[in-house]
Amino acid sequence: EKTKFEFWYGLSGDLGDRVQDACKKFNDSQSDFEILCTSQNGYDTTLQNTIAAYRAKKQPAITQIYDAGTLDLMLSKAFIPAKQLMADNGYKIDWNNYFGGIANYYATAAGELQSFPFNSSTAMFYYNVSAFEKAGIDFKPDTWEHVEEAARKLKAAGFECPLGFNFDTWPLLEQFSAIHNQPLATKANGYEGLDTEVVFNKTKFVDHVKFFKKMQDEKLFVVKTKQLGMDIVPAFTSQTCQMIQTSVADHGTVGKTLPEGVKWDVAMLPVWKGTERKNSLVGGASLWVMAGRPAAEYKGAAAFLNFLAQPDMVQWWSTVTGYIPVTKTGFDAMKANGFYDKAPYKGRELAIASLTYTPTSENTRGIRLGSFTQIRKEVSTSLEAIFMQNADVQKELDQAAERSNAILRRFEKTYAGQKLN
Ligand SMILES: O=P(O)(O)OC[C@H](O)CO
Repeated sequence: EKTKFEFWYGLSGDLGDRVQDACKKFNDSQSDFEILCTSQNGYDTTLQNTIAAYRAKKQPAITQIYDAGTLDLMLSKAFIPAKQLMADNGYKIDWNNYFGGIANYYATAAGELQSFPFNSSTAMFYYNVSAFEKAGIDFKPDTWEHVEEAARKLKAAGFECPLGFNFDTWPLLEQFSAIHNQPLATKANGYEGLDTEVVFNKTKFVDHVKFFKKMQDEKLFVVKTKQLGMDIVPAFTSQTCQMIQTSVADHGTVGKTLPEGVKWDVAMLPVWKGTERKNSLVGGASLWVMAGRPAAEYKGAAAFLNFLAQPDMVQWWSTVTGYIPVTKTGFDAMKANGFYDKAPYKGRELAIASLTYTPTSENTRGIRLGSFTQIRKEVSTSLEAIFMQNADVQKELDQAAERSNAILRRFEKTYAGQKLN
């Protein structure tokens, strides 16, 4: 009889289907285990459901937790560290095979990986090259000055939504801050202490939001959200909007969905002219093995995680999604195959170039804030007030910062005395 175990994941839509494919591949590859994979329809609900299930002793063996939930999981102690799981189950893993920048995000200060890197990403700037040509734009959207100029030309050429944006803080606030070398919070974005405070209301981010607001007032940048009927990725693939900032993870979906013959490309996120660009942040999610399951399930979990880390699986997963390969052997295999030489895959190498643009620093290592899901919500609520109700930018961001700091203080209290790493 096969040992069954559960895997909960947050991806949905096309990317969710690809997770199901990965599960099927594993189940077909062996006859000892059966992985049961269930989408929780969103990264934030996966985090919530996992924690609730753990309390009720109904947790899955493996769960997919996004970047923003990393510290919550780390401090919960509700998991089995990656290295321990593999050693306990007889697997020899070359931990150095994971890209350093990615692995560090999920490791303790001593470098011990807590979870398994799986779907790593960064944000990219997508643009419709055919529309650029029609509008007579002969430069790349590499700076925000160029993006503004491109937006004006697109508008003049009759395009209704030169740039579509939503209230996702990940590209707008988090990635923007990193590449512009701005802190999001004190104490190295939380890495150096739970007594961290957000500072996004005092950095270049404030002027950046003001710029977005001005562009929105001139109808050059247009809000596109699910609530309003269409989020930014469908807005781009339906050619409603000609520029968006979103995850490289959407690269596969965009390529499949845009009609044939439409030229498109990606660039690194733009910076303001004169900025010394820094590396962007690792996004996406990692796989955590939850504590408290029967030993037999851990054998299956280890087998599955080992299966995913094989170069051919890394290559397959990266190809069909857009996520960057998380291991050096996976990346080398793709390069050797000439994967990145072909359009539109050429653009995907830019994601790696963006992530490794400079060595990481306090402002670019990552974000290590507790309850970061709620903090993101506070910021998006303030962005919604700014862009939908014309609220004052500085005032809204100040209030969002105040509410975020209250969340951080509660988190600090919950984990008082616990070492961060
Ligand atoms: O869309 P993804 O999977 O690349 O994730 C983006 C962010 O990191 C989510 O927090």
